[in-house]
Amino acid sequence: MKLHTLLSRLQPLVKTPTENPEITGVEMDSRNVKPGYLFICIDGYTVDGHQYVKQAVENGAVAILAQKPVETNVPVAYVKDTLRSMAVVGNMFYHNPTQNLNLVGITGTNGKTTTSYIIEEIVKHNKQKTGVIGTIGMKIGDEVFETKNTTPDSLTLQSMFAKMVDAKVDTAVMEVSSHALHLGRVHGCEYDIAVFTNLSQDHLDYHGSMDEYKKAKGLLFSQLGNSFSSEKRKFAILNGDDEASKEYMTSTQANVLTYGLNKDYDLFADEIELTNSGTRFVLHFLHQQYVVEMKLIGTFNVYNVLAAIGAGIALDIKVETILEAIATLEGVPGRFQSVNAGQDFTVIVDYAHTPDSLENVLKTVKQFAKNDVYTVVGCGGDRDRTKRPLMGKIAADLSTQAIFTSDNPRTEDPILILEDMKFGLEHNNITVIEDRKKAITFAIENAKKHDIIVIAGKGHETYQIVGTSVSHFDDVEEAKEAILQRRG
Ligand SMILES: CC(=O)N[C@H]1[C@@H](OP(=O)(O)OP(=O)(O)OC[C@H]2O[C@@H](n3ccc(=O)[nH]c3=O)[C@H](O)[C@@H]2O)O[C@H](CO)[C@@H](O)[C@@H]1O[C@H](C)C(=O)N[C@@H](C)C(=O)N[C@H](CCC(=O)O)C(=O)O
Ligand SMILES: Nc1ncnc2c1ncn2[C@@H]1O[C@H](COP(=O)(O)OP(=O)(O)OP(=O)(O)O)[C@@H](O)[C@H]1O
Ligand SMILES: N[C@H](CCC[C@H](N)C(=O)O)C(=O)O
Ligand SMILES: [Mg+2]
Repeated sequence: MKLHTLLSRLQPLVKTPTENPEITGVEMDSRNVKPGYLFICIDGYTVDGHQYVKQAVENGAVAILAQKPVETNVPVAYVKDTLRSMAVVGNMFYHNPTQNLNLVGITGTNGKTTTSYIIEEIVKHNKQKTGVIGTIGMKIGDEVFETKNTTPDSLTLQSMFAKMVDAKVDTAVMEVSSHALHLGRVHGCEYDIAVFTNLSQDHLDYHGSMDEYKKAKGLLFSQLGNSFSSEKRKFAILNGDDEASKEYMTSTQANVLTYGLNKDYDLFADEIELTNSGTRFVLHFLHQQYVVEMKLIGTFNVYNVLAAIGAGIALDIKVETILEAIATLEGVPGRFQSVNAGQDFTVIVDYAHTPDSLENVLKTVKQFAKNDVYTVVGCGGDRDRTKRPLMGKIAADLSTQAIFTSDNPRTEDPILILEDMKFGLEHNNITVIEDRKKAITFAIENAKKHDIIVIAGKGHETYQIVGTSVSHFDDVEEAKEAILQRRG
């Protein structure tokens, strides 16, 4: 694509250069630039991409997009905001791929990954090809791609959607984080269905207040249906039991389907029963009743399933097919995942890293606990500090024994994070073991028959970030190893 075409939807600050080279790729990272590329300079949180123009040109960049003066002999186009312009350029370069996909976006504090996996299963069961983008990674059919963020930057996103179109994907399901909405990573994504799971405290380090956090998530709904290039009907699937839905409902132009545990909603669940092997409930939709059986555990998962059923219905999939898919789904990696190595107690690895999710998981565990509950939990560094004492209190209140340990301390002092978790607590059932491996081993060595150990916060993660170094760490592996060691 020619440079002028690529930049044609931007508002240039100064006259666009007269040179019009052929552009063979677009990159925001100088290290990945190849001959013929446009390099976009992003002034980031840690470094300023404008410093890397020389390296980009050495690697073959034939044009630069910048928001600050740069010295180079290749043509430079200047815009006010390169981060937001990058989404427009990416969308142009990859030919607006999402207009050729059914696109489902899921936002909310907890339950996005889980809901995306349920929707994926529903679409697959309907014999259609899926693409998934989220915390655990990106997938096209069964092919897996790694990702650093829950919602990647706009270039990665658009290139991924282009791959999905090439691979003849029918429906793409993606998690849309509040950071992504606020930073414009999803600008240019034409959603057909937007799902809201819930809003509770997280990410106040980034958004500053719950109100700003709520507003950021709301962008998914206010922007839904703004596109003129699609004739398709748009749907917002909203959790009626969450206050924030009222606001999102009034801000969207799309059709709204509400779900929850109240009979006033379009989709509602009652007669919820926790069974040994999962959960069963009665779904009410359009005056019909359906018995839903699933292997997922807990009332919070009933909400996730209701949201996914709403998305399935909006995708025109028959309720019977949707329910078959839900019954089939084995579980989501690192979410309420049982670890079995022949022991006579239960070990559950779960990704709860917010106060609300921890409370939900521990309350669910208490419903079927016959004996003591041990909770091994930590809080991430360089993240919302105010959630730490809340999570500490929830763990101590809802467990026989709480073991506070490190999550990903990142660049913070792990001891200070643990101090934050203990702040204001007078419980005498807290043990602090900074080393996560030792903390898991401690819980497993002390467990008695029928006890339950919950290892919270890192779920599917296979790494631990201490300082800036990343090393292999996997809660499931650690738990298995400790169980085998205990046996001798
Ligand atoms: C605060 C934030 O969102 N930061 C994101 C941002 O990084 P940054 O601004 O620090 O980038 P930077 O390292 O300063 O680099 C600036 C520019 O210089 C370029 N560069 C850099 C080095 C070099 O040699 N050459 C070069 O060109 C970089 O490619 C980049 O374009 O842009 C990066 C690329 O897109 C993101 O990976 C990174 O996410 C970091 C890892 C992060 O932790 N983000 C979290 C807060 C986040 O976004 N989380 C949400 C929500 C999670 C959830 O609850 O679900 C998510 O969607 O993941
Ligand atoms: N609907 C829900 N309400 C409250 N808690 C939930 C819900 N669904 C899942 N959880 C809890 O939250 C944890 C994270 O779930 P999940 O990974 O699906 O959320 P997420 O929104 O994708 O999180 P992230 O923001 O990290 O991407 C689960 O391990 C579980 O403890
Ligand atoms: N998407 C969340 C994941 C947190 C997971 C937890 N293990 C941590 O590292 O804090 C975040 O980036 O805030
Ligand atoms: Mg997620």
